Amino acid sequence: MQFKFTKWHGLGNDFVIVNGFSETIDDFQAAAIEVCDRHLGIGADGLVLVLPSATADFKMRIFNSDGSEAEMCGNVTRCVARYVYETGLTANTRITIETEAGLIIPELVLEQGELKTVKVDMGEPRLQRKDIPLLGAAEDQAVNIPLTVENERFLVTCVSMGNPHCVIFVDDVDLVDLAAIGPKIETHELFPRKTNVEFVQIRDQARLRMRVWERGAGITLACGTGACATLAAAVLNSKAGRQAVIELDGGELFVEWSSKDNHIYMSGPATEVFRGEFLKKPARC
Ligand SMILES: N[C@@H](CCC[C@H](N)C(=O)O)C(=O)O
Repeated sequence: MQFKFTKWHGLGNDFVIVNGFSETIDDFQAAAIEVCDRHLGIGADGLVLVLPSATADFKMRIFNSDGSEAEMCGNVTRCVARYVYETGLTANTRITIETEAGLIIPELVLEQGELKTVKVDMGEPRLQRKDIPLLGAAEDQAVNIPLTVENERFLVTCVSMGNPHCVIFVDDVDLVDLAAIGPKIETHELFPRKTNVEFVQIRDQARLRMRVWERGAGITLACGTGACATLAAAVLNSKAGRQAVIELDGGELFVEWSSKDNHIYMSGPATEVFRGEFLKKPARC
């Protein structure tokens, strides 16, 4: 396995991006596990392939560090938008990207030629159990419902941003043992495709602090879809207005749930770290 790559991050949520127009990878899942290994590989939360699309400017496939494929990723979307623009794959600043979760539209916001932020139209949050997915009555929402994990009872709100999220409001996120409780909720029987898990503290109506346990990746420094799901959950629980800054371990995202088109918009940075070539020799060489 040998391919050129670029390493990017969105608020410390890091990814290896591979240009699928010029590079070939036979087994994406196996490659994700090897590439993301922080000792034996490049080290990342995920592997991303940028590919041609029949319906959009580009298609992107996202693999978590455990090799599982994710339908969507907010931080990757910002990074891929900047990547395709800066590598000359497109001259457009508004880019359409096909994902497993549907069409996502990032826009590079430039001021006098300089990138200020990347704003992404993340589409509508999906709230019905069948779309998250979550066991139970298919059409029902899951807002502030009880979830029991080994005798511990949580009140959770579940939202899909193309991928599943379980949001839990707490008084102090720093007191949560995320490494212990995260994997138990991720794999709870209520979630047939597992779930990402966000613990959220309300600072005020327009500022929320969030920590995340990601499905297939564990604790990460930031999660864009998680930040969007957090705002949706906070609005559904009357804990926030429709615009808020989401404070993550890696920095801040600005998220807005538009009442005009019901879409969620997320703005934040995208940072290139380095470029290289991944060389993987057979185990015994
Ligand atoms: N960090 C991402 C989400 C990546 C995928 C997630 N782990 C899943 O399996 O759904 C983001 O910024 O949204």
